[in-house]
Amino acid sequence: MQEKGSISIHTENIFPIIKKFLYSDHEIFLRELVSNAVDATQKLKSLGQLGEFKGELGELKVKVSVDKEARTITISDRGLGMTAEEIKKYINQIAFSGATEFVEQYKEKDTAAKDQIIGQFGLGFYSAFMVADNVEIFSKSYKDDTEGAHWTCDGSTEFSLETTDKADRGTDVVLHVAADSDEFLEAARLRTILTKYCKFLPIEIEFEGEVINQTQPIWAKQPAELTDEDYTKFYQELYPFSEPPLFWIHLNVDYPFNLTGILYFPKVKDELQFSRNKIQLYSRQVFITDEVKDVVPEFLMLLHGVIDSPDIPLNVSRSFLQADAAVKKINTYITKKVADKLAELYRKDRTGFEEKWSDIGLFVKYGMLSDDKFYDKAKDFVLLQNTAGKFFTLSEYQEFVQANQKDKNEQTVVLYTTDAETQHSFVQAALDRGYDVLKLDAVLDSHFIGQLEQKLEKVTFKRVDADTIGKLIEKDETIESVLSTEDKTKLQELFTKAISNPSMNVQVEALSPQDAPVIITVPEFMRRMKDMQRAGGGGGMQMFGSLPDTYTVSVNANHPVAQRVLSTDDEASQKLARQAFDLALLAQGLLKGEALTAFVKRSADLLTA
Ligand SMILES: Nc1ncnc2c1ncn2[C@@H]1O[C@H](COP(=O)(O)OP(=O)(O)OP(=O)(O)O)[C@@H](O)[C@H]1O
Repeated sequence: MQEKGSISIHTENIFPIIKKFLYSDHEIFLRELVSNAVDATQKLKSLGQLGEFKGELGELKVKVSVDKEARTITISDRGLGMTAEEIKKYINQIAFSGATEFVEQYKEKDTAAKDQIIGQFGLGFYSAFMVADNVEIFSKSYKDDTEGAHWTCDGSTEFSLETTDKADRGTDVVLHVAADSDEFLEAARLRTILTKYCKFLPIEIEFEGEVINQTQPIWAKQPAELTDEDYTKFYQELYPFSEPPLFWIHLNVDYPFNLTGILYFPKVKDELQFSRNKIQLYSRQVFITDEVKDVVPEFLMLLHGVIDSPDIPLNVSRSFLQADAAVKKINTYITKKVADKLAELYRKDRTGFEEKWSDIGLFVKYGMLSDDKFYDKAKDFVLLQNTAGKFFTLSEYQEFVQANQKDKNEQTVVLYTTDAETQHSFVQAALDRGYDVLKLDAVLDSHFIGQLEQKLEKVTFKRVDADTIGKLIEKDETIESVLSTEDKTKLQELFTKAISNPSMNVQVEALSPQDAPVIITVPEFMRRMKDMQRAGGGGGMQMFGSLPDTYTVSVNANHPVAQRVLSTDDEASQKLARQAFDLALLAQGLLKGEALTAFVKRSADLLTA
């Protein structure tokens, strides 16, 4: 039998379009053809199990080979094969109708919409024409008494189909590599492609005499069958030379969508690791991409591992993916799973959880900030750490400080430091008062504070250096000033003159004589504004223009230094005021350059005076 025919489509130029636009990555042809071979093999295995195929299955490897001289790549399987009729049906009609539909839609749309369509069609088999100018199929069906079939197509709409005396069951697809695709005749290149896409395919793939895949990756197994070593070993396979992960979640769901996978919490060393070790997306063990942006909630991109789902529409463009209902459900599911896992770790092993906190804290906070549902779960296990190193949950902490740190308006004022070293004198002052101070020095903490203030009732956060200790948490008590109003005004003038800097706002305050003579603070509100501005300040931040650094200089009216400044003559009092001010700058780590040199010199003078 020999048949020539024309593939029934209404356009002549389908291949140039496929070739140019179907996939930006031409290497994907190999993934498509090898998966077809694997599918055909698995179908035969199923038929065997169902008793519909009674013959010997024999060896079922899929073999990939390249012949550089003959310029061919061959993909052979011993799957169910196709009769001539089936080739006509599956290759000429079904596979082609996908291609036709693609071109039809493609022609009608404007350029922007074209990008949306490209890749919506799994053109599978026809992707071969991205790299080949002629494709042959030699196939023999598993069914008894069928003849082998030989199909050839040169990339036009013409094909030929004839009988062949193929002895063995299965299909050989032979690609005659086009002149512009020489790269695919290199064995090393093919090996790289196979390892990238086919590493976990469920049927053995042989290339140059070697099996290149693991047919049973651990995510496809039941968690009960696996040990911790299995999980860490697999992590090493995915990301060689990485630190062992902290812990992992085995995902396994059948309904309402199908998804398996393992997500690892990495021990994060540096940012590089985030960009390098990405989550890999598979569809029935075929690698698809590591661009999982819209499939995985953004904050979970910090995780590593594998997600495998046949329900994710893989060849679809980004914007389509975002709107896809299955993807949304998957997103929600993964978020929930991750939150549940963290809650479980917290519940079962609080100490272990605290030990890991420095690694997972960022992730948890990021999650809380970006996802309300995650916030609702994580609010029970997110941890705060105080300067003494003790950990608290949100409710534990509120409970812990509420007796001491309520202001006169019944607001609980949570004190924190972003740098316990440079803010040391303020931290110490707060601790001396019997207040507690949290360490909130991580990247996201300023945003996290904002969120907690919104979510928690009657709680405000203040950095320890936002005000003098007496005003940090405003109580009803007032300390009497030993100075008269007149003296206070004079003191303010003297200090203003000595400091002579318009961004230093001098005020005289009645503090405790034990407090420092001068204290420099940055009002919480102003500091936050500035922080936001520095961070690129979204929202209406720009309307503040470039905010100057403003400091409040509180001169302690009740400190003996105040008396001395007031009682001595002009030059000496100026020196003293300046010295007291410099000490305050020093305590804040703000004394630098010329001012520091002058301070050192003045101190030496004062020592010898
Ligand atoms: N190696 C093969 N053995 C047996 N049948 C095959 C083989 N390759 C392709 N076919 C048949 O040709 C059909 C079309 O293949 P094609 O790759 O174009 O699409 P698909 O595999 O059905 O879907 P997609 O690749 O888009 O997921 C297949 O469904 C299958 O019936």
